[in-house]
Amino acid sequence: MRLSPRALCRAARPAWRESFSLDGRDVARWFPGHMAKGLKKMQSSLKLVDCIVEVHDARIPLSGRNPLFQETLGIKPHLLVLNKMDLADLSQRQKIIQHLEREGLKNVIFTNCIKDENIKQVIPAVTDLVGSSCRYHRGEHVELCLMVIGVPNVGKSSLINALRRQHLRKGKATRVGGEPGITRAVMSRIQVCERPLMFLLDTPGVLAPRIESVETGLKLALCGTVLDHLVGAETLADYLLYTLNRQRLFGYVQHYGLDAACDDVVSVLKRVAVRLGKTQKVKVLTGTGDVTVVQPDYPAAAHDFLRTFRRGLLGAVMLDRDVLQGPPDP
Ligand SMILES: Nc1nc2c(ncn2[C@@H]2O[C@H](COP(=O)(O)OP(=O)(O)OP(=O)(O)O)[C@@H](O)[C@H]2O)c(=O)[nH]1
Repeated sequence: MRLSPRALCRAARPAWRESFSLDGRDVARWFPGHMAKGLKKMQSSLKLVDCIVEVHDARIPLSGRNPLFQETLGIKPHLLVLNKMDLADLSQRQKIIQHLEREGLKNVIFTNCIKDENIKQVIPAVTDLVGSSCRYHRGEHVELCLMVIGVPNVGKSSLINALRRQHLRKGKATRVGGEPGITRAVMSRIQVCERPLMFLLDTPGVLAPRIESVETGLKLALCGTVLDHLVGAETLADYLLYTLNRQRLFGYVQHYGLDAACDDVVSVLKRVAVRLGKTQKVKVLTGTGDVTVVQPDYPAAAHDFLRTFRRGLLGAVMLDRDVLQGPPDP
């Protein structure tokens, strides 16, 4: 009889970690200082802009947004687009919305830019937000300009392309990539709609210069907003394992054919590497000199674990569950 991952977990009765230790790593260097430049450029383009569309990852709806956006660009009407809804566990959507409302964010749309879900809600929401003020300013030529902002890799360029597909039946105007930092500069205006005539400025992803906490940094990294090597793929894989276990998301057990859920990342990565057939030769210093040994390729296993999670193959996740609910149930 094949046991379900949940049954396997119950049978093994493992003790999940209550917190994640980073042993004093320097998280400040994960967040490159050059991003301040992008923010300055965005500020200088503000006079052209009627509305700010901030894109953020729906898996972290309550953390990791750049507070500088509010400080420097907060004078314009603002729409928050929580993208990658296909990867997020949104069973507590109402609670998320209430939480955001308490922070003053009243205009929120959840989207999936791969399948164009809810994309058609964006332009009417912007038109409502801007209201009649732009008609007053621009006379007969009703023409709106939006600025799309957000931390890296949340889908800003994908949103622009999705809007063009939906409203203009046109293809890609801006490059999309799986790694953070694809959009390097504030671009020229891109048309996204005919009626109303609407243009949009794509911008480079800008992270906060200082993060709220190590945990927020790890959540941002798990969502791919920071290059993996800056955090370390194995550290990140460990945080992923910690998160999945804490949230009782045991899809990885079945996906990698493990015997049971486990909270020890070395054991899990070892099994992943064996399953993938990934080994590496490592030189080990012994009393008689260097000896080459073959061992599981832990970095390759960590990358596969992260990639699989980011593709949604380990299940939808809510990384801000702790913020929403306080400490998880024992
Ligand atoms: N699953 C899923 N993936 C998405 C979605 N939207 C975008 N992506 C993927 O996320 C990655 C980043 O998308 P981009 O549009 O390049 O993100 P960006 O915010 O413009 O990135 P930067 O230029 O680095 O700031 C790409 O691999 C996209 O295919 C979505 O709704 N769901």
